[in-house]
Amino acid sequence: MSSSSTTCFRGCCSSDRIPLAIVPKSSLTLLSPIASGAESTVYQARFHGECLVAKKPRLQTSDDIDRYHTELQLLSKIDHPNIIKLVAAHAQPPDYFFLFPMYEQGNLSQALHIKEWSPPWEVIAKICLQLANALGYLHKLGILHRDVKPANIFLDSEMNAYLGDFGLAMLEKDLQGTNLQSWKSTGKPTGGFYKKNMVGTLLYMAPEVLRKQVQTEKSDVYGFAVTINELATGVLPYTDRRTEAQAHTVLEMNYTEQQLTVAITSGLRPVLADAQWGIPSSLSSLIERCWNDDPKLRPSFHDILEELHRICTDLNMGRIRDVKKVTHDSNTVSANLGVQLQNDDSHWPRKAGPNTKDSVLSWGPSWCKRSVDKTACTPTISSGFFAARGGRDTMEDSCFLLPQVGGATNISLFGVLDGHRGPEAAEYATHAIPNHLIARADMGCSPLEALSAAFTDTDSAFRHELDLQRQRSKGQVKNWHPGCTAAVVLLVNNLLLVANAGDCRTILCRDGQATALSKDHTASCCTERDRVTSLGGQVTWQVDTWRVGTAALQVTRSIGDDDLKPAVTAEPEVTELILTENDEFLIIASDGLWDKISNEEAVSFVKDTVKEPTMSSKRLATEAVERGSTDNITVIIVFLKHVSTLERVF
Ligand SMILES: Nc1ncnc2c1ncn2[C@@H]1O[C@H](COP(=O)(O)OP(=O)(O)OP(=O)(O)O)[C@@H](O)[C@H]1O
Ligand SMILES: [Mn+2]
Ligand SMILES: [Mn+2]
Repeated sequence: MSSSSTTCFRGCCSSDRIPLAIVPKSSLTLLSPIASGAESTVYQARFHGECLVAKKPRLQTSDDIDRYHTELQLLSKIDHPNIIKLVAAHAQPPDYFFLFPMYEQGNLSQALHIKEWSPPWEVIAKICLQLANALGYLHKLGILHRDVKPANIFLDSEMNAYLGDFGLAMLEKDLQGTNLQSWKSTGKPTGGFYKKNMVGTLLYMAPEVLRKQVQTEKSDVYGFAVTINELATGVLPYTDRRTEAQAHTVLEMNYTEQQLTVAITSGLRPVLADAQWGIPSSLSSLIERCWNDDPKLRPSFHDILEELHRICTDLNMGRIRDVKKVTHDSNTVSANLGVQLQNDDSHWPRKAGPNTKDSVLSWGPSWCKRSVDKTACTPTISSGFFAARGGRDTMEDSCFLLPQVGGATNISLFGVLDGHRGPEAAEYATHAIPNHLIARADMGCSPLEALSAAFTDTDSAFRHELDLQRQRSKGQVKNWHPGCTAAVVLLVNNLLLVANAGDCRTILCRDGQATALSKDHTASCCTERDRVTSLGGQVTWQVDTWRVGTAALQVTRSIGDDDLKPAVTAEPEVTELILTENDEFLIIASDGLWDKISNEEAVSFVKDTVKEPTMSSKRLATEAVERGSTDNITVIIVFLKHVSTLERVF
């Protein structure tokens, strides 16, 4: 290093390790910004040829400059393997910087919610230990971090954790000296909460902080608990809760701070990471103790570390079984709204359609080649669903989500099936449609041909299966003609195909607007009515609407319904389009949703909700239930671009 000073410009910060002024200034080059928030802009930077990160705080008042110097004093004192390392600083008006190493994997929040990183239990345990070590070290120095949250934890290429952002950190003794009354009125030092849109910090703030009582090291323990719980579940705090009215407003994100504050101070906590997420009960109980409402009852980091070591030893000795991580389901949280998740005890054979086991790897590449257009934008897909039994006694909807069909990364297939006269056709088609599609692709069909044929193949195979079952029952089963409607989306690179038979519906959010990609096939549609009658079907006005045959079916296309063939055809209508940059997400849903929510409303609900496909799906389904939908409801949402669950929350 060419030149360095060990004291800052004012003389209040000093270090024998770290240069506190950058001389000459030309040794530092700021490159592109990587983050910009209320408090600072963070740049990629070059310093003496090294790739670093420069944090340039926004300093507007002399208080801000004092804060910068406090942060610098603390950072130059800290030296710990799991705390962000200050490489150099510059504190001479008008330029104030911190220089840090670049942590390649960014922050933990991005890793969890943007990259959807789902670490195995050993990695979770490692990060817990690293953070507990870092915080234990700070507390020994008498430093409170006061902003422990995933966005302030940085990850290197090996997913080691580093605690960063000392923007709110203080010596505990200085904090105690603060006149309580003065910071009650100015809102400081609770920091972010009082700034606009700083809900993010609120989620990790201890109840005593929200009550504006004095903060202790136990407030960091609380933030640590919420953070590692989020790490273990992958779920952003409170967004998954639907039973609490407060959580509901989190999703709407309009006036949440006040209500969430009240809820947290009255005991609301995020959904605990437990066995369902593969977390040993000893760790779950540690998290619970760490977010106890009473700071005195929370363990110190000394105790936390002991406990974590015990848990890790138990794990290594095989005393805790490494439970397989399961994706979280929403059964428990939906119960109070009368929403029931679709259960999986199917009455119909799981294995349906041709055996495609050996063929999946051969077919993908040929399609990919066919429809790749190098200039076009390829979607980045994230998908989720929510299924609700609604007011019905049985669940006859079914769905499938195959973001990478048979391991082909550029091919995705999603389908919603709405059964009638029994769940059998929908259950059968869930497996049969993908299998027939793959089989057709293997035969050399184009995506469009294969998709369309998947419907008709499934229909013939299902009706054949029905015949066999009827024969086996030796005439005991009569009048058994189950059927289902189906909406299926196939994505091959940037080619989007939507096949529909019946009254499920698929819409696309393009340029921010709802665009219908399918037409409802019901007897109220006169072209459909004409088609049915021309094929010998009977359409009559019954009770309140047009219906087909003695079965009084409202839909005019379906899989199954063998008593109504060929008039009620399984042949889908297929919409084909090339995705553009302006395409944001798809909604595929059964009519239980569309009976209560218009296409435009659905799009705007998704826009206003946390951008997480399962959450967004739940939001829509729950809204339909609240509006009195009595039908089964299934919603699949497919985001076509990189989304962050954070973008609406923070
Ligand atoms: N050393 C680093 N390596 C990689 N990314 C970094 C580094 N420092 C900061 N970042 C990125 O910049 C973001 C903001 O940094 P930091 O939290 O220090 O700033 P801040 O303005 O105080 O943020 P906040 O709004 O959370 O208070 C981080 O969340 C991280 O994504
Ligand atoms: Mn930060
Ligand atoms: Mn900060």
